[in-house]
Amino acid sequence: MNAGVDRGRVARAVRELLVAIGADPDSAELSATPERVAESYAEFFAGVGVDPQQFLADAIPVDGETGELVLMRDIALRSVCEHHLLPFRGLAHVAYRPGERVVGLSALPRVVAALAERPQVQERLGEQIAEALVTGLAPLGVLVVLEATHGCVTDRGVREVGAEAVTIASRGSLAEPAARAEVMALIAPGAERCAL
Ligand SMILES: Nc1nc2c(ncn2[C@@H]2O[C@H](COP(=O)(O)OP(=O)(O)OP(=O)(O)O)[C@@H](O)[C@H]2O)c(=O)[nH]1
Ligand SMILES: [Zn+2]
Repeated sequence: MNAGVDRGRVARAVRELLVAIGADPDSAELSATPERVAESYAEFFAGVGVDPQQFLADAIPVDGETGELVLMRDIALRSVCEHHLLPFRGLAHVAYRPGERVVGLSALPRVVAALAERPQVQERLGEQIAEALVTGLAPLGVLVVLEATHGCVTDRGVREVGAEAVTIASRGSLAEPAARAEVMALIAPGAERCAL
C-alpha cells in the first residue's frame, strides 16, 4: 500500500535545505519553491510502496496463441538514484517469452514506472522488473535491458556527460546466449536495429 509522498513534510525539508545552502526561502523568488519541489517529489517517488503485480493481474485471452516473443522496446525510463537523489533516465526494453499468460502491452511500462519511481540503483531496478514478470506471468523467459544516464555521473563527481550505463537482467530461456542475442538485435540502437 502506498501511503503517498507527504508533501508538507517534503516542503518543510526543502525550506530547511534552502536555509542550509545560504539562500533565503522567504524571498519572492523562492517562497513557492518548497511546495513546487514537493509536487515534483510526489511524481518522482509515486512508486514507493506500489505493488507492480496489480498491473499483471489481468491476462489478455489469446486462446493459446501467445506468439514466441513479446518485446516492448524504448519504454521511457525515469528514476532517481538512491545515493544522491539525482535523476537517472533513459530507455527500458522489456521482453518475455510467454508461457500461458499474456498481458496488455500497457502493463509493461506501468510495471517499469512503478518500480522506477522510488529510490533505486539501475541494476536492482532491472532485476525487480524481471522478477515481477516471472511472478506475474510465469513466462518461459524474461530479458530486461536498461540504458540510462545518471545525473550523479553527468553533473557532479566524474562529470561524464556522454556516458550511459547499460544493464541486463534475464531469466529462463532468455538467459541463454543465442536467445538473448536475438532480442538484443531487436533493441539495437537506430539504424542497426533489426526489423521484425
Ligand atoms: N552500480 C550503480 N552505481 C550507481 C548507480 N547510481 C549511482 N551510482 C554510483 O554509486 C556510487 C556512489 O559512490 P559513493 O562513493 O558513495 O559516492 P560519491 O563519493 O559521490 O562517488 P562519485 O560519484 O564517484 O563521486 C558512485 O560511483 C555512483 O556513480 C546505479 O544505478 N548503479
Ligand atoms: Zn547517484
